[in-house]
Amino acid sequence: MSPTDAPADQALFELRDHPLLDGLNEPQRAAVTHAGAPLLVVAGAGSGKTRVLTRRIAWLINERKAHPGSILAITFTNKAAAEMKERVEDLVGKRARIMWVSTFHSACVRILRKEIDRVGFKSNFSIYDAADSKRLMTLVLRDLELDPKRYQPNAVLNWVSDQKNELRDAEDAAKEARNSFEEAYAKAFASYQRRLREANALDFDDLIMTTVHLLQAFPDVRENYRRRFRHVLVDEYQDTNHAQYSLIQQLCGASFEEGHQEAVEPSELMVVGDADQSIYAFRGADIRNILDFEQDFPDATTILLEQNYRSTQTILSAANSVIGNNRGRKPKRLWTDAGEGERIVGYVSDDEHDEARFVSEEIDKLTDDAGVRPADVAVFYRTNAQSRVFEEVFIRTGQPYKVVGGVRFYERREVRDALAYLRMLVNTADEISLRRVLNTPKRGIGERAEACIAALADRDRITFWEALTRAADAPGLATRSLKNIEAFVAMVQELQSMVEADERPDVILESVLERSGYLAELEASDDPQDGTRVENLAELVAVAREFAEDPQPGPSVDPAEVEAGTVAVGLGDFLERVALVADADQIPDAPDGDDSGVVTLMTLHTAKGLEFPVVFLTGLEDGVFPHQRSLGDQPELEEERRLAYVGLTRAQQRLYVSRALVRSAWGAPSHNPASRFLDELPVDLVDWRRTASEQTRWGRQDLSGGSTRLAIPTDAGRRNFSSAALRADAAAKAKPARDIPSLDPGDRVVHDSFGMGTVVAVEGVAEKSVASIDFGSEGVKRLLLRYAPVEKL
Ligand SMILES: Nc1ncnc2c1ncn2[C@@H]1O[C@H](COP(=O)(O)OP(=O)(O)OP(=O)(O)O)[C@@H](O)[C@H]1O
Ligand SMILES: [Mg+2]
Repeated sequence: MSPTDAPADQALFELRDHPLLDGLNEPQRAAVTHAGAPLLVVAGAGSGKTRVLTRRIAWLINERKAHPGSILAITFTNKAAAEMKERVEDLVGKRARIMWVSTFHSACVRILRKEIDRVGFKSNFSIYDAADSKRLMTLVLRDLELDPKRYQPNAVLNWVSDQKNELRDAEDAAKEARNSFEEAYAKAFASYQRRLREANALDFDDLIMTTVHLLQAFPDVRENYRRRFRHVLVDEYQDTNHAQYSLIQQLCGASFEEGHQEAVEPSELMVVGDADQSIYAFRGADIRNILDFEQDFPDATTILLEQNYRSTQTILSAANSVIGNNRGRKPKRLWTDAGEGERIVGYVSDDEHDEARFVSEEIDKLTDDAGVRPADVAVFYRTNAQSRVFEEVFIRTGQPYKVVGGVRFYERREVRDALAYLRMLVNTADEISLRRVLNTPKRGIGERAEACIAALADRDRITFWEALTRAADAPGLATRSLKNIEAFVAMVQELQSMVEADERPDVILESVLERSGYLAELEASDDPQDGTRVENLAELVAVAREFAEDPQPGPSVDPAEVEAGTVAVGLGDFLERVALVADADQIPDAPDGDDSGVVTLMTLHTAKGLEFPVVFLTGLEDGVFPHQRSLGDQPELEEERRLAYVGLTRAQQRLYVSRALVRSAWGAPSHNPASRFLDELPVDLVDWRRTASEQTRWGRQDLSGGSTRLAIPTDAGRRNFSSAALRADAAAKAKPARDIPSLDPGDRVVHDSFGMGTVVAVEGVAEKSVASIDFGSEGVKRLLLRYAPVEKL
């Protein structure tokens, strides 16, 4: 029992008119004002769980006089965290700024940057994302001489991830291996961990696992955080995995840890969630965490919320009817007084193009006749690849849109290369990053030379970087390679001195791009894709500049220190920010804050927690949604159904469901039957605009008539209308790093490497201006003028 524990009923009675309880129903108020024992709020979608959690934070600060620094709130995405923080600030003012509102990963990074030296890492550790991890695992499997057909890096990594989510290290995994296959996996796991450690790097799962191990192993660290975080609140609790669950236990001092005499009293814990919305089992999320809460915390209080404030009765009934087909769930009585609302609209299309056209036309009608703004509309699909067709139609019709997830900016090759440069500058032990850029662009350090250096590093038990600095000792290294390596080392050291001097991240990045020759190589290329790459790099510079001009410390920096003004914001913070950008965070905001003209496209997974007045749920076909993989597997099918429930319950007023009779996947058309989830919708709630039988009558004609397929590459589309364009816009607004020559067609110029040339064309303005210049025998080059060493004659 906490000393602050007060009789809740009485508090409620006295505070009924409190402004922080405005617009809350009785059980919501009870949750906000609850004090003491662990609190579980379980409730269906749209019942105000997130709202309650946010209000509770404000309540803790204002009424319970909790210090904002003593509050830790966990959300599922960085964006959700930012919104929650903003909301609390609105309610209680600026002092809320020093709270920790973050994702599990960000909170762990913060703790680790302070404490990780205890477990033998340096505090400037790198964070490996999926692609880095895959690269490292590929090296590991090669070293272990495992047959790449039988042991695929991704499969091994998934297995390793499962182990880590269960908090099993390589040793545990080896002990528990049941067959030779798993033994090999465990070996790869051990070797992978060893190499991560050598690189002073952690992968995503390590962030959580290492924090848990650290808190378990060092009582003083644990007590320190427990003393600090007197209140822990977790949103979307149904999607926590075992490791995250243990983290919460460690941080709160869970009451069931019998036999442990802890110096610090347990913190107050509040978790909110909905078992029906658990959609991350494939990442180890465990529904039992929510189902067993009362067993795990015997003195827990549970509050149920039953009124939905988001959707119409029609939408709610549809969602309830679908989820009702899952077995072994606790039935819920979710109701709304929003009225029946519009019927659900169903549409059977000829193919995916026709489906996209239907969606687009319907959006036009809604915006013309029904007072809907494009920003009110979301289009959901099961897999990222499905966005392409919608993008094509939106580009053609000029409907601005944004894609959440998909081919992500930070996953593009050139962006990854640039970031690898930055990362190895900050952490030279980061071998994966270092080797990635060693010969990129080509500078005469080939695979043989790299192998000689690796051998030297092995022999002398030094890092790859140290071996590079001592390349002269490497047996068998050709003189020419040695020279090239020495030049590379000199360049890196020079760039490092900028990092040490706390130069701005954008300035360092620009130097990297120029000094490394990376940009020059792209600019010299005739491949039009390289032109795009140059633009993407310009955008990355713009992102770094924005960061430098509005310095926000990386997640590892305690907001309290920022308030105190004691933190320098540097390259490390920038990299951290970039590393922790998760899929769901790719919701770009318009630069001027006016997003009202933009339709949102996203996968169902990223839609969690959000709401939109109008929702299109597309691709409802067995084999697409539910996903092919789940068709023969009951638990997986139930997870797909929960995903459908998430999708349906995002809609506030209008819901559309659609499917295509023929869909091309990997170029081959497939005829998929209707999704079983469509059959699970109550018949009388759906108004079928077009059915399968009508399609056979009209379909052919439609196909030949209107379905012109566009050859617009997806990338170009994204650049036009989505996040990249917004970033580019920011780039255009930012101050140029140097004077951009103003050129017109016909102007004569001189370029440092290509010599004299004549301008053929100029596109774009300011930072984005690109000139096509004819350099005679060197050919015509497309150059980004901001960078190109061009002078007007
Ligand atoms: N008591 C209330 N009165 C009016 N509106 C409310 C009330 N409670 C919540 N809402 C509104 O209902 C909507 C859904 O609330 P919220 O997003 O908090 O639900 P949730 O339970 O977190 O949903 P999900 O399960 O999808 O995460 C929001 O627009 C919220 O502002
Ligand atoms: Mg919510």
